[in-house]
Amino acid sequence: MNPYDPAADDDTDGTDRLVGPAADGEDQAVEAALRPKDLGEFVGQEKVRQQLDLVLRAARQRGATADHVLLSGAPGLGKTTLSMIIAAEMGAPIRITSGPAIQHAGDLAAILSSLQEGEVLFLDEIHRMSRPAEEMLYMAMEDFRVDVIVGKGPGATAIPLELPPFTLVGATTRAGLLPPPLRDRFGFTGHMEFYAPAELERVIHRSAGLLDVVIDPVGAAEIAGRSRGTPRIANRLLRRVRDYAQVRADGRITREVAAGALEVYEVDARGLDRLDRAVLDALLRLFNGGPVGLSTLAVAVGEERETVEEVAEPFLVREGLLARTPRGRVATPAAWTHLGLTPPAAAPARAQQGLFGP
Ligand SMILES: Nc1ncnc2c1ncn2[C@@H]1O[C@H](COP(=O)(O)OP(=O)(O)OP(=O)(O)O)[C@@H](O)[C@H]1O
Repeated sequence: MNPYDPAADDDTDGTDRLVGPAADGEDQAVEAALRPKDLGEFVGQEKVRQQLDLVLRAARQRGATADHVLLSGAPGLGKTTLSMIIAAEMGAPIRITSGPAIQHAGDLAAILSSLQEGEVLFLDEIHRMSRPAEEMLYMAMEDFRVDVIVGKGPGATAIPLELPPFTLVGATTRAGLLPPPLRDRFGFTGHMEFYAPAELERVIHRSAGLLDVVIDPVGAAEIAGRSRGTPRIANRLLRRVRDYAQVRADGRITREVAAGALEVYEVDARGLDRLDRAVLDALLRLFNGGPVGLSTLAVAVGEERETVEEVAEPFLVREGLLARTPRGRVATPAAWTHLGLTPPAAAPARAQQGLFGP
């Protein structure tokens, strides 16, 4: 049997992974209940939290609307949660939309013109907004005004429309993709980092309390270590471990229960899943650690090039298990250790340079 046969696992296209960072249907249903409601409850991200606290307190003291806020960072790190906290801390309502939902300037004009004074407008994936909408947003952010174009061609006229002051919270996974004029119009930019294991343990304990699950500190540590620095994944793993604890144990999450559950779900001690390990395994066993081209590696694991590049590789690179080099993908010494394999005999000399290859 081909050990990399994608038919052996429906999840290998990367769209439905237990360790995928994007929200799935179940996440969306449960996340509302698990969201911290104020900055005090929000775990980690010390810098962003402190800076934001100052921005919001100062605005409150002045009785003003808070400055526009840009939050950048990987999916599942808490950008939506923070935007809701901003609204709550300002005692303001929040409107939630996303870049892809705003394809025409008119879509944006309709939203902006219906905002209340002080309202928070959360624009997720702001880098995916259409160009005309983006240009309309510049003026709205700066002057609280938009020009609504009526008619077409030479007879078209721009009717200025005053807007109440509002706070735009933009979220992006790719801050570098934002045009500078848009980036410059945010008064505050917060960069969200991946969470340390100890912070994820706090997230897990908090969520376990809300879900009414009893969990040992070592059980929480076991889940945290496999959560890829991401609270959304930590919460999702917690729910799967809770199922296992209920069906196969006495409901209590201990280290053994957490490890047993995550073995069933094929999430290993470092948070790699089946697809991640298949990529590493092929790189090590079939190509001696590389370098090997992305397309060849993708064929070897029976996946699309994009799936390997966008779904598996970012975490492997972040974990220091795989390197992207001009000559192709290369396994690091840590990759051999992680899969319990011995590097080829010629490898030690190259290991001193930090990489293996032919
Ligand atoms: N700092 C945190 N403390 C506690 N829970 C958190 C924290 N950050 C995120 N979470 C939890 O993780 C889940 C995902 O968070 P959220 O939806 O805010 O992420 P996001 O960055 O907006 O993701 P996306 O970019 O995919 O929209 C939520 O259930 C939230 O409760």
